[in-house]
Amino acid sequence: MSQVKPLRSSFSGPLVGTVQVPGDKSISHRSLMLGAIAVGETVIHGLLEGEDVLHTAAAMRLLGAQADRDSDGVWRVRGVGLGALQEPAQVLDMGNSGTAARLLMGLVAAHPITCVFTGDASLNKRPMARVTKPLEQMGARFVGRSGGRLPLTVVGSDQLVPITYRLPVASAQVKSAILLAGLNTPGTTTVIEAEPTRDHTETMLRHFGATVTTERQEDGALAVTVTGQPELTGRSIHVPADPSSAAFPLVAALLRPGSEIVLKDVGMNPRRTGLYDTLIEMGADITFENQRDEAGEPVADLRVKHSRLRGVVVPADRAPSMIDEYPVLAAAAACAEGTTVMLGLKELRVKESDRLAMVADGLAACGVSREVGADDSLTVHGTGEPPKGGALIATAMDHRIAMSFLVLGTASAEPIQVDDGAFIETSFPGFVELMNGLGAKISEA
Ligand SMILES: O=C(O)C1=C[C@@H](OP(=O)(O)O)[C@@H](O)[C@H](O)C1
Ligand SMILES: C=C(OP(=O)(O)O)C(=O)O
Repeated sequence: MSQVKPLRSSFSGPLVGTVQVPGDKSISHRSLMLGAIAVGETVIHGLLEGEDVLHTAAAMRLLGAQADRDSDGVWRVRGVGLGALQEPAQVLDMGNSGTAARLLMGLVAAHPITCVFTGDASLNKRPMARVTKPLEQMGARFVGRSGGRLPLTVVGSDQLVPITYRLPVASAQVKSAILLAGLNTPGTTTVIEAEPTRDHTETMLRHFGATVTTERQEDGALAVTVTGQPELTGRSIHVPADPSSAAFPLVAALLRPGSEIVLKDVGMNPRRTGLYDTLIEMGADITFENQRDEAGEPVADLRVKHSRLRGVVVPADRAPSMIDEYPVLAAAAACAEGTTVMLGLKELRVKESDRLAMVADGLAACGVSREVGADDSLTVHGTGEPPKGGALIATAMDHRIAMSFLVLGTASAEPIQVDDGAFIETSFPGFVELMNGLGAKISEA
């Protein structure tokens, strides 16, 4: 990670214009990983060139694949074939990225190689037992720090046994790690999820030629099954713009009077769109234009106009479809009229930072009344008027905390400063330029 980069965001005029935010982070990681284990070439258009994804690209190279960027920005991955990943000669450094670490641990667990994983100070605090436990049940071995944190060593095997595993937490990363381990395991591996989480792994596995089925259980849970040892063939992939990144200019445009923006080619996977449902319930004027499909993923252009927002209750079962969007929703709630209650936020405590605590502390510093419930809920009391702002926000190596408070700064009476915007590079390179191009006032502090 580069140098510390304090940023300041000031009360802005209307946001106006048409922009495309960078490619979807989840889909970008998966396209590099599946490309690396397919036979032949995978051509990726619109790959997110954020630091998280670049860590995945570097890891896939250390595991034996080729992954290169053409001068025109297209990425080409030459895969080694399923089961043929090589033992890396160096530690796999996953930087700030939980997705990269957890998915790759699943993938290498089913190869007869030993890999050491590490990350930055934020990633090395995050729980990994959620993936090592099911992978151990399959027969992989892990040696690491107590408490299941990185750095840790994966001793993989091509003799894993398939399992049926019920997810104890709603996590697409855990689901994906198990499915990716199941890929090079004979027989069928099944993950049962009580709450639907993002299904990009399933969609992309099918795109590369694997068989993945889903079956509704009697209790309403979904069983996702991958058939092991398929032939995977290199594919062409068009990565949609990331809905989690689109959320930042979208909320800023809703908050500033006179705004009208268009966000091009945004992913509309229904397991990612909980923020739109919530904002529309709050009174947001968002229209979905030019709806279409790209490699199994729905995509649309979003037209967003300034709107007067009202507080709502966001049910806990919506959390998986907007898990990364709560910090910016909290910024919207701080400017809305009335109380917004967000339920079921326990998972926010184990992201790049404890997002529930960081958001609550940051809102209080900006003069916004809020409570954190013992049930891991967040209640935000908006007045319909601009919050006071005028605070320095701690971001704790968390890109989404930084971007969310910069969005709040565009609508606050006094400027909001974030202590470090450098981590924005993990998911949204060009964030400041894109926001300022629309009319925001964000500068180095
Ligand atoms: O699978 C993925 O690409 C992701 C899943 C989510 O994490 P969890 O699976 O931990 O909920 C999300 O927060 C993360 O940004 C990306
Ligand atoms: C939680 C996130 O990512 P990851 O888990 O991949 O670090 C995120 O991008 O908000």
